[in-house]
Amino acid sequence: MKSGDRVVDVRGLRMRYGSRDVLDGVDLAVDAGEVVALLGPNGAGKTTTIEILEGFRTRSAGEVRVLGVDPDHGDETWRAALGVVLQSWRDHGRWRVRQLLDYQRSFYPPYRDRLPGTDEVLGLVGLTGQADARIATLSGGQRRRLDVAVGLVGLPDLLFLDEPTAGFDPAARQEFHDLVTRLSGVDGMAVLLTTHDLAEAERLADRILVLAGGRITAEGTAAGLAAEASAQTEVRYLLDGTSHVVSVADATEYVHRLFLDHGLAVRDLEVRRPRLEDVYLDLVRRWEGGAAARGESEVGV
Ligand SMILES: Nc1ncnc2c1ncn2[C@@H]1O[C@H](COP(=O)(O)OP(=O)(O)OP(=O)(O)O)[C@@H](O)[C@H]1O
Repeated sequence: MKSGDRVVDVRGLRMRYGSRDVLDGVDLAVDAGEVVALLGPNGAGKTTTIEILEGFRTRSAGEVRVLGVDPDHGDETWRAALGVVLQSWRDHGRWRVRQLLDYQRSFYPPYRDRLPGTDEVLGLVGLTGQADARIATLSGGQRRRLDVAVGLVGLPDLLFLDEPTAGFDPAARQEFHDLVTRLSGVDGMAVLLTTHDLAEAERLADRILVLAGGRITAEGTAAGLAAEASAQTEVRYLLDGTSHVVSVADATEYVHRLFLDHGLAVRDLEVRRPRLEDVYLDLVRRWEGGAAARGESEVGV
């Protein structure tokens, strides 16, 4: 894949379960080399979207192209160009790490021109030292990295990560983030990940999409989304024993004037720009308000 190639192109995607439209006109695009995070409250349809793109679920309506192909008609060559991270290797507890990767890798040669060596993949995910360990002996974080390694053996053009760090402790999460950062430089590979962790989205994604109410309700970089949602920055300080909290459009100018007027009588200054979390919660609240007005009940962030 060349940088700038469109790897995912979705227009007007709909998914109906029974009489309920979970996806109600989703438009999204991912280009080669991008890391895109799909955020949304529980039940928003993130997994449904990913599974439609992976070809595991058939959509109700809409145009979907993944690597130029409709996932409902993807063949083996198409499938081999996708990295899908499943969590099924727990069943292979007695296998050794290298053995599982060699086995998975053996399926790709008819479909992929260039494959990384098993050792290269192990190095990429940080499991070189565990190559000969039995899968059952790996820690939770190491198993998740093994799941990703399996998704990578075919050197995919597009890697899907559905809630990759759910249940991780902070150290494992940090390691995993470093891994995804390394991966995003590999051969123009695109990564589409879902997460509930806003810090994770902010840290990893070139672009964030917020799925709520069956549609993409916001899209942009973390900083861009925050700036778009609110131009106001919160300034807090203590002056003559009284604490002040003000929302201002231009914090630099405000703080400059504050010091000109009061000098070092200003204490405990704090300048807080709106963060992705503020924007996200605001978007979800607005959607929940709309859902309540429509008489829908399900949602939890
Ligand atoms: N096979 C199915 N049949 C009927 N309803 C389904 C089916 N699969 C998912 N749903 C419903 O569709 C909605 C979206 O589910 P989905 O798992 O895609 O959401 P999600 O955004 O990934 O949620 P979470 O963050 O909780 O993982 C939920 O209300 C779910 O109950």
